[in-house]
Amino acid sequence: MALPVDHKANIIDGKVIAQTIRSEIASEVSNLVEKYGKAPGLAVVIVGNRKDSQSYVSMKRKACAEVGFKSIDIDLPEEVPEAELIAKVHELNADPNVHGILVQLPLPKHINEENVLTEISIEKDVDGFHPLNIGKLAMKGRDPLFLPCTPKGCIELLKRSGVTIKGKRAVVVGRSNIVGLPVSLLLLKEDATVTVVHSRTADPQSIICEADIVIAAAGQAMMIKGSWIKPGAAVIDVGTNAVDDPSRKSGYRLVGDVDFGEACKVAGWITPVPGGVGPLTVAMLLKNTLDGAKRVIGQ
Ligand SMILES: Nc1nc2c(c(=O)[nH]1)N[C@@H](CN(C=O)c1ccc(C(=O)N[C@@H](CCC(=O)O)C(=O)O)cc1)CN2
Repeated sequence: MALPVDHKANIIDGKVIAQTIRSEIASEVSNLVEKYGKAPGLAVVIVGNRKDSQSYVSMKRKACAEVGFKSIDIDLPEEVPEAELIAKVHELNADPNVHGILVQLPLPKHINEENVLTEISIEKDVDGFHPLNIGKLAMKGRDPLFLPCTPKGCIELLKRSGVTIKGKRAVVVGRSNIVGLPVSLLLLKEDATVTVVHSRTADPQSIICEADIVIAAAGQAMMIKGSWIKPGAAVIDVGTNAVDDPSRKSGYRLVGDVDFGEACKVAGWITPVPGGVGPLTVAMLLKNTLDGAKRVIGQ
């Protein structure tokens, strides 16, 4: 497909889409409260003082307040033993005011993440990381109770931007448990033809350049060049990489896995970083919690 020389991709504004979703959730919450006198409750658990995790957790707690959820804040010290964290998860599993449990990742090195995530009740696994939920995602004809937030956000961005997924060629770059793997399974469920490219793939460019939909989740700043993108493709950039920028007060700025400036001249749709997928991660967490609460409240 030949593009006009002044072609510019449609920028998918994640902030605006997330805000629309948050308003939809807020209005459902106020209906729930009016009808049953009960609001959804989300337990937000953080271990240690990682700056990035603290900032994500504070976004999540603020978002809860904004839509009318009760957030149950659990802050544990870096050195908390794994058994103590698991005991806390069991306590939250048993609490009827808690409809969703989120344990912020990554956890400190001495804690085995899988041991903790497996202990979250699947009915409250609003992050969708429980092996049973992921297993159902991988099975044809089975639906997990919850989908992982970032992958679900990628699909939501495509759908709300009018991008057709069914029958399209999708290439996912990266195979992490949080994004690459689950988003490839979700795209399959949406009837795309899916290829996963990863660090051991020879010549990723030759595969990416055939994609109608690219989901970039490799964690490598600007690795995907404009010349790798098929004209008119939809590009969802999940990368959040800090690069040095002495012109900024912070000394850095965030960039995606895609060279945005170049890709804009070729793609049909593209998400910016920041302001693309990130805000959807939080919006999808709220949506999962609302769905979990609706299964329980009023029954
Ligand atoms: N338990 C979980 N842990 C982690 C998850 C997750 O889904 N569940 N995902 C990531 C981090 N994350 C949420 O936890 C997250 C990442 C980024 C954003 C976001 O809105 N980013 C902004 C930029 C923010 C900035 O300026 O620093 C954007 O892209 O516009 C929200 C949530 C790992 N851990």
